[in-house]
Amino acid sequence: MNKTFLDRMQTYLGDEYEAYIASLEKPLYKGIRNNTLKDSKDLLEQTFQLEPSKFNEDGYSTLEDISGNHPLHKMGCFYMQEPSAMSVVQIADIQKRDWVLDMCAAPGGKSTQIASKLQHTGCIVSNEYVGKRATILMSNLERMGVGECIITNASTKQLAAEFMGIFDKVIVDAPCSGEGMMKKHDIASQEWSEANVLACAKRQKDILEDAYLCVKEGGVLVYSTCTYAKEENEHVVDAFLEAHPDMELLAIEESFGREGYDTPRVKGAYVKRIFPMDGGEGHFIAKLRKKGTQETKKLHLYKSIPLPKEVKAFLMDQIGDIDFYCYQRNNHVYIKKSPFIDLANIHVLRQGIEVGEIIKGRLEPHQHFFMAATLQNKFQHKITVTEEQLSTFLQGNVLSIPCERGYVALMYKGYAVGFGKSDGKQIKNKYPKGLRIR
Ligand SMILES: C[S@@+](CC[C@H](N)C(=O)[O-])C[C@H]1O[C@@H](n2cnc3c(N)ncnc32)[C@H](O)[C@@H]1O
Repeated sequence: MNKTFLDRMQTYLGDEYEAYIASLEKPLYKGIRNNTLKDSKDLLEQTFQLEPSKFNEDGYSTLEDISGNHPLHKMGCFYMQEPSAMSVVQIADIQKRDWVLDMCAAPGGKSTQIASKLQHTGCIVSNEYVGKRATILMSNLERMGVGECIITNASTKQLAAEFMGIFDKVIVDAPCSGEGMMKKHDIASQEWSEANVLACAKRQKDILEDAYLCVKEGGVLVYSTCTYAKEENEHVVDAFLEAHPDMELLAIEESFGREGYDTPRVKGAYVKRIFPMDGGEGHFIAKLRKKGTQETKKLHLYKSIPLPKEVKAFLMDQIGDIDFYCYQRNNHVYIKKSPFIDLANIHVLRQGIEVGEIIKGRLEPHQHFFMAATLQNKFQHKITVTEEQLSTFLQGNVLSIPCERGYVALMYKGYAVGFGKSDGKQIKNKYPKGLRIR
């Protein structure tokens, strides 16, 4: 195993070093988090062997190998998340109506958790810098039924220019050297290097500079990593506090985990560290508040367009509700209960619920519409399938079920999993190809 890495861990952990080494032989801690937007707590507890998580009130630890192909996962009833990773949003203490920026968001663990807390109020901007990962982020937010969300694929510099002084809460779950996620094999195979730790620390400091600008006066910045290196944790926060005396380090009032290490500007007792001996793979979290003033950029709203006639007819037929703000980009139509924000200068992947695409005067509905948590109780054309029919559907096959003609939501145990188009005798499968079980 990498000797330098292990020597550093020994210095950090002292008497507990042997316990850490023993943890490297054990499998990763596993957890799931209930999606409160879909209210599936009881169903999850009946279905899986779960222990309530100490890191988050909606989370559970489990020893089960739960598959991403499990129907409840496909329906967005839960998110699979390493237990200590659930602590970050818990510490951020998201309140309804908060405006929240999740700066480094893919694959979406924190964003879906933030959305769970906001309950369709306030605003969440969920950003991922790496394009391919941003697509995964969008897919996870869609599966979890999040609609009142802006998903961007931008650099942190672009975000700072667009959203100066806007947010109540900014979460920086920073790209890091990932020591908390390394098992014996990774440490042995030299994936770790001091040079990488320092390169990560430099990038983290740069990201925090941009994050700082996005926090409004009195707003909160939460910085987290899944690594143990002090250079990426306390030292990054120390340098940030030195550069920004108007930021105050807040004590974290949670009983899980343990305190961090003292530096000239960081009180170790104020930040949180989680080691495997504390029941999670490894996390560092610091919470800071902006005491000083902050210039605020004025956001402009899009003037809502009238619903295109195809969309209006579709919404009336499917949910009996046309009271939405509407936005159209190319032929794709999006709806929202709050106004759309004009973000012309950054790459927005999605804002609001994607209803579908208008093709030759017809609306081709989108999976997002049928997954959106706010619409689940409104579907007027739905069919409840058996476990066997669900399996057939998830594999992309036609369902031989007679029902009324037209688009129909496919429901299982009360939750939509997707949709199909019925000709009266059978339902043509509209489950997206990329999600199908092969
Ligand atoms: C620790 S992961 C985020 C995990 C996520 N918050 C979650 O809970 O699912 C860090 C993310 O930062 C992204 N990233 C990489 N380089 C970046 C940069 N220069 N600026 C911002 N984000 C970056 C990575 O692609 C990665 O998705």
